[in-house]
Amino acid sequence: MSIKRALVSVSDKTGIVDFCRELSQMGVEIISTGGTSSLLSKEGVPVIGISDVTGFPEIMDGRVKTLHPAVHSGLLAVRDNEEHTRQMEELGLGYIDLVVVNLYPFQETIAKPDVAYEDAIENIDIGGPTMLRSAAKNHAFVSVVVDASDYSQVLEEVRNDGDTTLETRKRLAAKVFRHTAAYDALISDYLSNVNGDPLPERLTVTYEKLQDLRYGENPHQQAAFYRKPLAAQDTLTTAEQLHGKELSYNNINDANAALQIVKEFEEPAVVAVKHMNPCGVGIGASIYEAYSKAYAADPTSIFGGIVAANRIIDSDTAGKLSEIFLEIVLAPDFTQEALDILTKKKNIRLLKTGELNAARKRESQFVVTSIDGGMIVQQSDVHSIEASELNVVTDRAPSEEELKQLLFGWKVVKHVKSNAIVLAANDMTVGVGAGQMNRVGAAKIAIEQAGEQAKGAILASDAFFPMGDTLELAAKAGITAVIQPGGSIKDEESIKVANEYGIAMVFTGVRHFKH
Ligand SMILES: NC(=O)c1ncn([C@@H]2O[C@H](COP(=O)(O)O)[C@@H](O)[C@H]2O)c1NC=O
Repeated sequence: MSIKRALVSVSDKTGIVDFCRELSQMGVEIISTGGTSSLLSKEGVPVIGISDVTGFPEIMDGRVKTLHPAVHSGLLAVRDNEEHTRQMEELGLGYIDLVVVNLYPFQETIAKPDVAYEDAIENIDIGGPTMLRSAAKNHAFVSVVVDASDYSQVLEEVRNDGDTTLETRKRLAAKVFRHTAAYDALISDYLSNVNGDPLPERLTVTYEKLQDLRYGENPHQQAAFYRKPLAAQDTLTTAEQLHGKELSYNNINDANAALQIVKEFEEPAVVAVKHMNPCGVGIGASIYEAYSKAYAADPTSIFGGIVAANRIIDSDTAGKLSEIFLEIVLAPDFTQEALDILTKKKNIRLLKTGELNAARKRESQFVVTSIDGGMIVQQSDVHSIEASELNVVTDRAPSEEELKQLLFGWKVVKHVKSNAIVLAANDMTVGVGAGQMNRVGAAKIAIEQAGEQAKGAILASDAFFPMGDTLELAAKAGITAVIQPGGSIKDEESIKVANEYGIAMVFTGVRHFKH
């Protein structure tokens, strides 16, 4: 077989003129629709209008142009089926051997901040996917191209053999069904959200591959990195790597965790993460001060860690960052001097996120956790609390300084694996107890890590105290103020201990479990 007739109808016209010109020079007849056909004619590529094939005008603003038996029989006819060929002849229909179609830009349309519903609907392509599907189904005979990056391979094969190979057609067909499935997933997601039904009876999600990863959490696990089609601009999926080796699976997980925490803060803040938990968080008047605190919080654990900052890294901060081994530094940007300092280190990875939007933290999105045989979906935990929403439950109310530290600790503990306890003082964490099976165990770890710094520190707990023992331990370590959700049947036990020791305790009424 050889390709004799092609149908070309593309919204994204990148590369289409050169592709069609070469096909035409090889003797392929080009049929095309409105805008595509105008462009090809203008560029001097011989083209037959679709209406000449269908005998029907393009109508309804292009809603109906290729949706015609003359097109679909030409695409779907099984070439070695006598009945099909007889019908083609009887009805005077012609075969179409190659389809080149890319669809109305639905994704680009709904990505616009104030997209009108009507505009979104108008950008749902109907004729395009229909041709793609017909051609892809009949890949035994028909070639189908949905992606401009495949033009060169198709040209090469046609140049060599007059047709693509079956292997290529199979690959192109599979790509088409992935493409149309993703296209429809995006439409259904958009409409479900517009209808206020973000968790419908059938969830169709689509992701595009950013890169293959060398391996997963461990070297024997295969892995890849995917992005949502409409990912926000200040996420790891949109960050630009300025220096260093390729990111690993664990790097991506940790860097994502660091980014989520640092986005909690409006003021200059730095977060150091190890194995998904913050080991040091600091805020300050400058990013240098914030990093100095995040470092001092736990100089042992930060080694080999992931550091995220919410301000541009300057040369002073870069100098201090370069004193130890760090896997990754993420920041909105780096000054040239900072880059000169940090890029001297071969093993550090530098990621530029662009401006971090602290306000975005309030926009909840759905997050997915895989379980064996399925997945669970929930809104992301974007809750944040104001001082006025806190309920003072002890005789003593927190001082202004304690209140500041309590709110700081609460922002951090939200991101620590449960059971989580965070101790904070002077705008930095001084102890983090993460992922323990009992709350008092988490408190013990945090207090032990803080050492002398526990005296005068505040304590934040991601969930209520089931009994008074944690408060007892905190009081003995010199903690002066506590923030926790409240709601235990034994709250009174904790309040009593707090009052005995003059501790100020506030309830948030909100829990921040994280698993
Ligand atoms: N309705 C139809 O019959 C139809 N046939 C092709 N299209 C789309 O029209 C676009 C190309 O249009 P033009 O060649 O006029 O620029 C392509 O994205 C193609 O997928 C159609 N439009 C949408 O449904």
